Amino acid sequence: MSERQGDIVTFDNVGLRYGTDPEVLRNLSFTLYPGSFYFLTGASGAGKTSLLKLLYLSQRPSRGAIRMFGKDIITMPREDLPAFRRRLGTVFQDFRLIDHLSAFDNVALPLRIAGVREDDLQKPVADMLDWVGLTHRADAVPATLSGGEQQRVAIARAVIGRPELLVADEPTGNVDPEMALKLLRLFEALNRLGTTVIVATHDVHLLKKVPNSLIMRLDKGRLFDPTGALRFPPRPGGTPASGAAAAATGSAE
Ligand SMILES: Nc1ncnc2c1ncn2[C@@H]1O[C@H](COP(=O)(O)OP(=O)(O)OP(=O)(O)O)[C@@H](O)[C@H]1O
Repeated sequence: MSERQGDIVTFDNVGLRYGTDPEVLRNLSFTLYPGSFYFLTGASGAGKTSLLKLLYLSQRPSRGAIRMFGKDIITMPREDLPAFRRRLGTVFQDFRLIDHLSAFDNVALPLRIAGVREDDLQKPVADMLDWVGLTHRADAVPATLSGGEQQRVAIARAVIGRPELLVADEPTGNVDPEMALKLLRLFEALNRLGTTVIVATHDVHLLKKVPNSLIMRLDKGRLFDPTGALRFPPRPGGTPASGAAAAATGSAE
């Protein structure tokens, strides 16, 4: 696969198996282009989380090549991984909040790791908690938060550092439709600031809510490209016309 300057991620014939089981991801070749917004869809067990694990570098592929931010991540020394991960924002399906830290401190974590001064992080963290509707829970530790509240803290933590790539696994699975829409708007706002976004979801209704999104559909470990989005770089200021709506209904496949 040829590499274009500035591509966020390229997969070239990637396969993944767990142990000696059959491959759960097969022959994945695609490019994520800077500044685009992707939805990753597919039935339960299709391999969405497995693909995201490859993207947030918690899993190495069994075969094939992956380049991220212009670097081959398969041959990259392990000690380089932490710095690399800081360029990613990740929303895990199981949230992975730090148990003994308050909601505020969980959200502040990426900024503290990045060396932002305490005076400078108070307002952005407070604003982010306000956006996700959790100002009144800022001092609460995760065990005392509902599932939906934990999910919102996890999202706030993932986006606050304005990562280059946001990887979100079912980020609206535990919230009501109104909050789901609000969180999508947050992802869109981040996307407009230049972050490439990939959101895994079962919820086909969500796809229609982001008009310029591109669709990746997994079926039994194989990737389908209903909008042609993965073969061609998106046009500046827009994406292939039929986009989300067609993919949501399967009409373009
Ligand atoms: N750690 C693991 N060890 C062995 N098999 C695994 C592991 N993780 C996932 N699998 C298997 O890989 C396949 C894909 O799972 P994955 O979680 O990636 O799918 P998914 O599309 O994210 O599903 P869901 O929507 O239910 O979260 C499934 O058959 C699953 O049982």
